[in-house]
Amino acid sequence: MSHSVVFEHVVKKYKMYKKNSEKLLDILFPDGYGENFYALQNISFTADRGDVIGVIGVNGAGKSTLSNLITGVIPPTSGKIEIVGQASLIAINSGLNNQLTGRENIELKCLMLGFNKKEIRALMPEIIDFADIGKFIDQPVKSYSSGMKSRLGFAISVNIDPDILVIDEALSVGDQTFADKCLDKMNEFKEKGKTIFFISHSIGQVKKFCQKALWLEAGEVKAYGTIKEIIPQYEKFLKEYKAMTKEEQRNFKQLVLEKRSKLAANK
Ligand SMILES: Nc1ncnc2c1ncn2[C@@H]1O[C@H](COP(=O)(O)OP(=O)(O)OP(=O)(O)O)[C@@H](O)[C@H]1O
Repeated sequence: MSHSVVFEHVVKKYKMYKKNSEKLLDILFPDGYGENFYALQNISFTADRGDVIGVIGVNGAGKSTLSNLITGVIPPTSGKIEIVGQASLIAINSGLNNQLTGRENIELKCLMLGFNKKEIRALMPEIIDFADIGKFIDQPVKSYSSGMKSRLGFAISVNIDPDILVIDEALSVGDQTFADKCLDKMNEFKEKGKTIFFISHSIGQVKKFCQKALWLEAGEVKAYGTIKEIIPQYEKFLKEYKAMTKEEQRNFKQLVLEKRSKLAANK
């Protein structure tokens, strides 16, 4: 099986500035300034061609940061990322320019991906048809509902035929008919042996669609394996988490936060 995505000890660190002046001090001081925060810490995993991987984890675990790293939206702070082929991100707010119309966004995204005018003209009807947003295609994206944005993003990303598809919560908005249409398209991708990362809070969708799961917890890989292995462990964790009192949950979050900042302070 050939690799399509390889992460080796990948770290994504953010600086939390309290004031704008701290940004300047961060540049001026040799050791930097401001509080560090690890969105992701020491992430290593390998995805093969044809893998459909559900990325799971509670709010703030680092799922969106991971999807932005896979698709090159943001660079890692350290570590190595190998991507074989082209990766495309579908997220609720991914890469759409709010001031431009839907049609202009299609053109822009395709141009950025290296398509020429002729290729874009050929792709355009298919994308518009898939998005199914009617007259809104010639309206600025800022007038779209979140469902419409997601549909347009989805339509562009799947129709440009990427090798790696990252779907970040995009199916959580919009109606069931569109979700079904997207699932069909994703199955098509699966059959073509492409790699899919499916980020979702819906364990049902992950179970239905994915063979593997990557469980992120507090910016680290908690577990990676088959759905059969990982989902029961994750469900057990969620059950225990939900059973905690509000106070216990707060303490848990505080400990996680401290750990994620302290790790950075030691670097
Ligand atoms: N630009 C940024 N600056 C500072 N912190 C950030 C930035 N982007 C993300 N973070 C922090 O990194 C952590 C991981 O965020 P991320 O959005 O990847 O989590 P997530 O698992 O996708 O969460 P959710 O399920 O709520 O969407 C969060 O604590 C978030 O506050």
